[in-house]
Amino acid sequence: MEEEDESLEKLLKWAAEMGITDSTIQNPSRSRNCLGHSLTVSHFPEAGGRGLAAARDLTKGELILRVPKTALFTTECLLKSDQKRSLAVNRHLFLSPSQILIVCLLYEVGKGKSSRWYTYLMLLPRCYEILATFGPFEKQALQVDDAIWAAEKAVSKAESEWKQAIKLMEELKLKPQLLSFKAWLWASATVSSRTMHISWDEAGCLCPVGDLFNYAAPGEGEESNIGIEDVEGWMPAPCLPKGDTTDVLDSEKFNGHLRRLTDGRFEEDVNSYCFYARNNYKRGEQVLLSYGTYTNLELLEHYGFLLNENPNDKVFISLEPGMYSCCSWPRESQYIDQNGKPSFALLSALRLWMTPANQRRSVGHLAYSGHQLSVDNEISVMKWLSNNSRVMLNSLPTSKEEDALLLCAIDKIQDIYTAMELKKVLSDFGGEVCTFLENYGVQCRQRGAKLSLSRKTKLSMQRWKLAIQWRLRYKKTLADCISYCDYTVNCLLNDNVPTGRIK
Ligand SMILES: C[S@@+](CC[C@H](N)C(=O)[O-])C[C@H]1O[C@@H](n2cnc3c(N)ncnc32)[C@H](O)[C@@H]1O
Repeated sequence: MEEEDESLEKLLKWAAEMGITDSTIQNPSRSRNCLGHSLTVSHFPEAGGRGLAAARDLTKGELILRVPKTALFTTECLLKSDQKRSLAVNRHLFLSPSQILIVCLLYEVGKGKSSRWYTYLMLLPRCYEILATFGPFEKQALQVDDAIWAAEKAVSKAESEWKQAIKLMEELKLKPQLLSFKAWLWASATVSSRTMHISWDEAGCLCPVGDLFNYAAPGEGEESNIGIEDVEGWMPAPCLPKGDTTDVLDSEKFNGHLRRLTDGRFEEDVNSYCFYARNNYKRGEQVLLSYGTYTNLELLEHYGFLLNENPNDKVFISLEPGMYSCCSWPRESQYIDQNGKPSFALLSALRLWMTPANQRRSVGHLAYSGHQLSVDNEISVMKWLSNNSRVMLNSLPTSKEEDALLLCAIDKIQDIYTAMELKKVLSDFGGEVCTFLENYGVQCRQRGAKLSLSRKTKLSMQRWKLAIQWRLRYKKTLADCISYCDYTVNCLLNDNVPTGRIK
């Protein structure tokens, strides 16, 4: 811990030398530490670990951090500073901007202390939990086919991108350990989870100190919702879903000045990445940013975490092909939201589908504008949704309750010291716990023996836990959908429901 504090102090000193500052003054005299005026580094075990806290009361819209362009880790600046690297990269321009940034990052790591970025690179996380790092056991623990498929795709994409880039890395004479797939995964997870949007490179940039802000979903915990343009300011390398503009405020209602002054973005006029408080914060509170609107699966894929309360989470329910074709809503707009309610598009598609084909044309305008078509139609829709959610839920190998117990068991295992204690957990929970421990060669033969889980096992356990948290959240959404639909059907049958409630 002391070592970490020392490295952090070095980082903040290095950052001050690079011109990074949280001072509100335009040209502050260079201090020894780049933070302290508006922000401090702190730990938030429940929301992202290391992060940034308000060093004083902050007001929404205030400038809180400035990172000059010269301090940004971009492909452009790395190629400019190193002709050998630039010539080699120019022979491999078929690689994507992200692949090139990943290679540049590994190359810079290989320079060790002679890298201008050494102090910054030393403080990057050593390991990540993004989907591409999931092993076969953790992938299967997701249980839901779409999620397993997303994890498999993430792993195979990372692997094929690494293979495509190997020749360039060999030409750059990277050390063998930096040529490995493990090193590639580390660098690509760094790029995926820490880069910010810049207009001149679609790979984005690494932004020292600015990348210490943890995430809050847009809209969550804010005084007012933010618009899509606010979200774009902090765009990580993976594409920001641009379709969701439901939060965009009426521009007349929104103070234009304030709109510009939220979140983070590169500002040409000051040639710096600027971060603004998107909320009022009390001293000591964690200052959070939105990286974009992501479902939990997308958060896992790109950032290696998920939110128990995620207003952007979605559960997709499989519809018959005819259901998709009976309306013009895109598939991605037809989902169950995290509190169990069908999305506007799903509801209107189901209302149309439940209408006899020869009558659909005449009621189309009502369905598309979100109206209930008839009580019978609404009951059929709700029953269909409830039954299908139940079928999906029952097809999964474990229940919500079992998953919740399993999460407790994992917490217990993480605190276990002896093989005896482990035996106790195994006898209580068995099943998946046994399979995990067997997979990682953890044994509990000697009664009093001290149990030592390897670093690799602990990391896998962390990923396994994320997979279970993900599937549990998924099941809760389906269960909430069943309750919502059953409640609505009951109300409709009893004919005492206010119409607003159904919509
Ligand atoms: C841009 S970095 C933020 C700083 C990071 N905590 C650090 O120590 O360097 C993004 C990473 O922080 C973590 N993170 C950010 N927000 C989080 C949240 N709300 N809950 C859990 N982890 C979060 C995730 O590991 C994510 O990949």
